[in-house]
Amino acid sequence: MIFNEEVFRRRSELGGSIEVVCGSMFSGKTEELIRRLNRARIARLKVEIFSPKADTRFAEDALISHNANSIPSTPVENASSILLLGSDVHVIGIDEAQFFDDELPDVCNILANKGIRVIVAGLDMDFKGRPFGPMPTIMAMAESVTKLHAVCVRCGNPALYSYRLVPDESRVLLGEKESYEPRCRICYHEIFAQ
Ligand SMILES: Nc1ncnc2c1ncn2[C@@H]1O[C@H](COP(=O)(O)OP(=O)(O)O)[C@@H](O)[C@H]1O
Ligand SMILES: Cc1cn([C@H]2C[C@H](O)[C@@H](COP(=O)(O)O)O2)c(=O)[nH]c1=O
Ligand SMILES: [Zn+2]
Repeated sequence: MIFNEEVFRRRSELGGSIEVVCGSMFSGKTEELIRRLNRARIARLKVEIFSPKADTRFAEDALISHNANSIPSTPVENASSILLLGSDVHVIGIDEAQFFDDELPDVCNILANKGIRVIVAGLDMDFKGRPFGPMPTIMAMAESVTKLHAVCVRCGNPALYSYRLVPDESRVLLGEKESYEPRCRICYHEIFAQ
């Protein structure tokens, strides 16, 4: 087969994929997303990064990890905006995906089917341990799912839950260490607590 430009174009059209990076708060999702996107940039690929406008904890125009690593990002109102803004790139990163609407899985699929590598980072579970927003659907559709763990602040074991420290029952409550701590299964359920 002659490996000409047309073949190359068709191969990249068919080469899209969905990767998910999930886990509890402080598990390193944003750092891992930044690492993958930086490598894509080093490979001279065109990269765009999106986050939900609702998440305004840090800067509006950057993803910033708990460890102060950062990368510029575009805040968007809803998932379909990603389709409009991200069609002409090789790699798309999406952070805090749990806050997006139910269109996000379809948006990821459309982009991946166009040949784009889509990397989605987000909380797999809310503070009650329930699957969070569009995350479980995207995980089911993805080529690869990486589940990260924080360190349980109570015992040092791998933590999969984000334990909420404040008495607020609403699902969405932005915050950090003042409001949440990562805990393992035993410490989350306080199984050995008196
Ligand atoms: N209990 C903890 N377990 C693991 N990392 C922690 C913990 N507390 C603070 N950190 C810091 O959080 C960083 C991960 O931050 P980040 O990538 O923003 O996580 P996430 O996006 O999953 O919330 C770690 O590299 C570490 O410096
Ligand atoms: C568990 C849980 C978390 N949140 C919020 C708290 C933070 O603002 C983000 C998660 O950020 P991170 O990058 O993963 O550390 O989500 C929430 O609103 N509801 C929850 O149940
Ligand atoms: Zn523990």
